[in-house]
Amino acid sequence: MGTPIIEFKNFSYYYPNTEEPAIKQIHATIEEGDFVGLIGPNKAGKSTACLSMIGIAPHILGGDWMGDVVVNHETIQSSNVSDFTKIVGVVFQDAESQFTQETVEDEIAFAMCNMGFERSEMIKRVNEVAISCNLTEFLERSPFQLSGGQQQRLAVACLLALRPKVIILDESTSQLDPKGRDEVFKLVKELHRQGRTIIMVDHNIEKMAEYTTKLMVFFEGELKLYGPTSEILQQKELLNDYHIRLPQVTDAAYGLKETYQFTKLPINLEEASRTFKEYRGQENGSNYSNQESCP
Ligand SMILES: Nc1ncnc2c1ncn2[C@@H]1O[C@H](COP(=O)(O)OP(=O)(O)OP(=O)(O)O)[C@@H](O)[C@H]1O
Repeated sequence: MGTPIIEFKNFSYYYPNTEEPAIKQIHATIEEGDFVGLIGPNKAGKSTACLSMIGIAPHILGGDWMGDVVVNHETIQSSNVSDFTKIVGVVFQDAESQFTQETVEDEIAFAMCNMGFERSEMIKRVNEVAISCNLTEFLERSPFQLSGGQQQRLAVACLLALRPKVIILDESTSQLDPKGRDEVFKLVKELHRQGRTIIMVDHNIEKMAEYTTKLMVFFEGELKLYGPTSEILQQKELLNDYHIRLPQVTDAAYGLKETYQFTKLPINLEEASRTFKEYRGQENGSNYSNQESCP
């Protein structure tokens, strides 16, 4: 068991003037170093869960709640959004609307400036995160002249400068072309490799299968399944009940399950290639031994 960083404790949240909770009795722990994917159909509660992890729900949005969310040992009761944002940063779908500065460099420095950082420390961190987010050549450019993928990387860079332990990306690749989407996934993979906790909402099940270590499955405001990605994606019928499809490669293997007697379905191309190679090895081996036993 790793170190808990975000804990939902039977947490339910009601938006103002609503009678039904948007998320119901969520009970789950995210540990430091996890890369957790939140999946589920529209209106399942994924974004609300993200907003709860940084205290925006309820502290900014209002509304009612039951239970608790504990972020780095601070409870909702005992903290406010600025306490949570020291630990958790979030990037939303429309990164561009968050930008206010004339250059990428100033945009990265903006939050640090507001928080009263020393100039030398700001310069150090701007350069540091520009390198890790592959933005050094754009420092003098306007944030509004970047591509969608570059803007998402800039939004991540702005967060990283504050050194949060957890980064949440809520559908931040949904408006990007495949190249931009790959840029963002590549970046978060690297941040995860460096030890950051990543929480990501994304409808691209192939990418979620490839990159995440754990999946949370939301449906109608409830957390229906939570566990290692490879285990969650074995459960086709259950996932289909929650309106989630398997990655294509997993679905194809599922179709061949009876023929090949797979013990575990592959969830990405690398695993599929290994699984089929192993099977072909077994098949060739058994043919060979059959031939040997022929008279
Ligand atoms: N500001 C709001 N006021 C009232 N109800 C809201 C508000 N935002 C979301 N909801 C409701 O809360 C529920 C959960 O919505 P949420 O946006 O968390 O789902 P989601 O899984 O993120 O959906 P999507 O994939 O469409 O973004 C839905 O029933 C939604 O209508």
